[in-house]
Amino acid sequence: MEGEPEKWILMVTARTPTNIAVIKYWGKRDETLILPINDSISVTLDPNHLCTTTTVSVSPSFDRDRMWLNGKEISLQGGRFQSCLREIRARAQDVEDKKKGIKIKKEDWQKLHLHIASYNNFPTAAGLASSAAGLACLVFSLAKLMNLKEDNSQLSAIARQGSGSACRSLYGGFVKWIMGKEDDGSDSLAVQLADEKHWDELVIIIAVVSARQKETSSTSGMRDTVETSALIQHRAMEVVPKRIVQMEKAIQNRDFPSFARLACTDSNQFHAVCLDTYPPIFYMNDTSHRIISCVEKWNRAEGTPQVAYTFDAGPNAVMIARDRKTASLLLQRLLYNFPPQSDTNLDSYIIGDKSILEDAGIKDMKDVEALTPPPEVKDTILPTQKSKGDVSYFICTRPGGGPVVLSDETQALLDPLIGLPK
Ligand SMILES: Nc1ncnc2c1ncn2[C@@H]1O[C@H](COP(=O)(O)OP(=O)(O)OP(=O)(O)O)[C@@H](O)[C@H]1O
Ligand SMILES: C[C@@](O)(CCOP(=O)(O)OP(=O)(O)O)CC(=O)O
Repeated sequence: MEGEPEKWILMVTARTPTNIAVIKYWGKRDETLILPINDSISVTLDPNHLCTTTTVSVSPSFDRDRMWLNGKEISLQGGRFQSCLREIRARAQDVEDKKKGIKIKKEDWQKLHLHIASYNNFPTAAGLASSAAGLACLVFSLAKLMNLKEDNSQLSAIARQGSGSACRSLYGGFVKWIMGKEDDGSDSLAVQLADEKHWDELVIIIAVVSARQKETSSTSGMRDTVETSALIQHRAMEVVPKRIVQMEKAIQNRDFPSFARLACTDSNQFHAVCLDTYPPIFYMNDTSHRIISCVEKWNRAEGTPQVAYTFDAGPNAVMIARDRKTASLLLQRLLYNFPPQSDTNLDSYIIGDKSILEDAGIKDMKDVEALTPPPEVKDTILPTQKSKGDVSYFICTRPGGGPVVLSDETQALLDPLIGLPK
């Protein structure tokens, strides 16, 4: 190690997206290495609306590894954080910053300590896959700080050990997590199927459904499913392998009807194996079911799917519309069925890409109140049957790009002089 003794701090800041699976990962064959029982496919969400930003720093003046999440110090002692840190340190390379006069030899990384600060621009642990974006960002930013030679696919195998779904956040666009065969997990990694430009008409609307903190984490839920469900083996061995092939083809051909059909049925089957778990796991609630029925009725009335829906381990709906026009029609339907509570303003009810709201011709609450029932709903829903407040808010977004390093130092979350959160 060279440079002014004890004084220098070197840091890297990166931004990483979250992702939503359209063919779900559910069930592990190895709990420690996080090896799944089937392949999965996801869409990366635009980091402009949902992302994690992480600053990682190293200095000889740090006396232990420390991490702050959304401004609050958290423990790094957990096995998953420790696996990621160990795997990255083992691959660290020599680093030189000529401007600052810093030289770190690869063996020095074993004794140097890290300070890490991370911020999610969306609610943490609310079923919006913060762990996926968070763990992917941790691994990606540390890999840049320690000058790793591995490509994003190899880094995904490290992020996987932090949280399975995190491995798919190392790429933008459409991503496949290959389950792999090896016992050591070396071939269980993510690959990009197509980048975000390949199918850029798609629009994504997320309904954040009001809910208490979820009762069953993905980790324990999938463990119980593997132990008790009779259906999960059939899903993993027979159903998913075929769907993976069909989904890859649908993405390649931008075939929306096939894409939507596969995404919806796979989400439904995932929730069916949750119900088949003993004791049963319920992630969706009444609001989730009503959203499904609203989309299904419309798709049926049009004769071909306009919108796909998918739900992870919680009640939030992720809807994928075939294009902007469809997305604005979807938003009208959603606002008709799930209007905001009287004291909520529209600006905080629809967040993200608000231009979809403009397309839908909705400027204020008066426009929401004036919405008429969509044609596929024969019997007009009485105003009392509309569910004010069942949805907390909607996020409008689209498929987006993968991790990036933020070179603008003003975006760092740690103070460059003392290495503590700004
Ligand atoms: N930015 C981050 N950096 C590092 N770890 C994070 C970050 N954000 C979240 N995590 C980790 O993920 C945990 C939350 O994961 P959890 O699975 O409970 O929620 P979620 O990922 O938001 O929801 P879901 O998995 O249902 O989509 C946090 O307690 C923390 O350990
Ligand atoms: C329903 C899912 O979102 C499950 C995600 O599970 P996690 O990746 O959160 O689980 P661990 O690997 O135990 O951390 C489906 C998916 O993202 O494929």
